[in-house]
Amino acid sequence: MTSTANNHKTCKLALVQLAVGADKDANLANARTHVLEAASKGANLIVLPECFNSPYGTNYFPEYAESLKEGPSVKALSAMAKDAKAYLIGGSIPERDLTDDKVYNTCTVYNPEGELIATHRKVHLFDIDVPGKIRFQESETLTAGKQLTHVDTEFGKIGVGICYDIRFPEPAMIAARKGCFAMIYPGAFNMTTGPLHWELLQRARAVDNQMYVAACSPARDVSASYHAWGHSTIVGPAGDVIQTTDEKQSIVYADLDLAKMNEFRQSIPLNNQRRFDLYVDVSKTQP
Ligand SMILES: O=C(O)CCC(=O)C(=O)O
Repeated sequence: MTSTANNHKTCKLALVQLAVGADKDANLANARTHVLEAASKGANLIVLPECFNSPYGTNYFPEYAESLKEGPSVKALSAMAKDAKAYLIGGSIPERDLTDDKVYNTCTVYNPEGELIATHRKVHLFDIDVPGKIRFQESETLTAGKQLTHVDTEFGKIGVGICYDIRFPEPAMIAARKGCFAMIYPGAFNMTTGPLHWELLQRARAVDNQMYVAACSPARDVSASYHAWGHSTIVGPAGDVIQTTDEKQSIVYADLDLAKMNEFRQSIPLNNQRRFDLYVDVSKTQP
């Protein structure tokens, strides 16, 4: 972590584009190796992909689902964050809530002491049907979360969404208005919508809100039933792609500089130019 002249901290973000298989313990061990590798390169905000401990598919979610209180993944993630001495946005895992027995697609977030500081349950379920290309109905086995998530860190506030959540501009807009400097999305787009929309949506959320946006995918496994697009990407507040990758297992790094973000916001001062006399400020309509 470094401090700039006007006292903004710069954080080094790492997106771990993990190879994910059917063995949960092996997925957790692989995540740990890569989280520690990212930390050894100076990353202090590390992100894992959507569904990093299980194959991605509606049939797998109930099978792999675990309680956040009793399951092995939260324990493993907490230890990773602590040993890495970094904030960890722990991708997502199929979560079984023991109180209602429902299954959620859940991201857990840890501080560098390994404490669980936030939980985001995917609020927009991925239910699409593109004839001849892809049909996916998360709602067959998952339940949607009921709240948006903003996490306080020593670098500033960060908004968290999961994959399909990125298609909806409002959560990013609300996060920006509530002072978040970044939206982070663990995600797993596919071979149809990946090339079409993965980068476009990140750039759209970034340019509209003049904030950092990053999305972290699993690596592509052509032997799996779901072929992830990969291409984990970090976009700057001007809507520029700062760093990206291909479909293979890798780690994508970038420095997120709040001073630069604020400079950019001053040069194109959208925040002072909004016409809330003509349209609603959605951040004021949040329950
Ligand atoms: O929005 C898309 O095209 C893909 C979304 C997705 O894969 C997901 O929500 O897991």
